[in-house]
Amino acid sequence: MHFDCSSIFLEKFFLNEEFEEQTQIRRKPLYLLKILIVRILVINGPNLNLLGKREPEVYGNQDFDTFFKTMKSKYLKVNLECFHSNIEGEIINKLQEVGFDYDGIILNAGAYTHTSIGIGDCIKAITTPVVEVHISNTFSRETFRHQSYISPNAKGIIIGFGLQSYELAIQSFL
Ligand SMILES: O=C1C[C@@](O)(C(=O)O)C[C@@H](O)[C@@H]1O
Repeated sequence: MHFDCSSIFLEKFFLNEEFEEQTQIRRKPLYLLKILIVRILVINGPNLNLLGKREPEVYGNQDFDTFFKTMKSKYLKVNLECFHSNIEGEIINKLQEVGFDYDGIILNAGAYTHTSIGIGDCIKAITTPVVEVHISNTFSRETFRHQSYISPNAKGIIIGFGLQSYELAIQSFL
């Protein structure tokens, strides 16, 4: 039997009991899964659900879901998940939920980047490294976008490469 060592395969192999029954292959312990799969969560903040429709001259024409599907199929060995919220507290809840287990968080906090002490404090509190991304070059825009409460505690910052900023952030964890 040929095994494609993608994250989908690995998840089935290690986590799905039916898989064991159907194939008669004994699953390996869960800790191996954790070693083999890089778990990365992309968190998008306010208005990033409007990508493709929102100010295309700044943020481009592509919607995020289409772009994200491409990333998932390109980086098969990464368990890539995505979370979006327009609400500051929900972003903090999500950071706390995954921030001690995942291998990496890619965070585009949108406008909260420039205002949220709460999100900044949370990044300091968690142990998972956070890469801050922005689609636009915030430093070539209005001065209020030059301030970031994320950057001081981020592992790194990738700004101004369009949606490719997210891909560069994924690569930074590999
Ligand atoms: O919503 C956004 C998007 C943004 O984070 C970016 O990805 O370029 C830049 C922010 O200033 C803005 O509020």
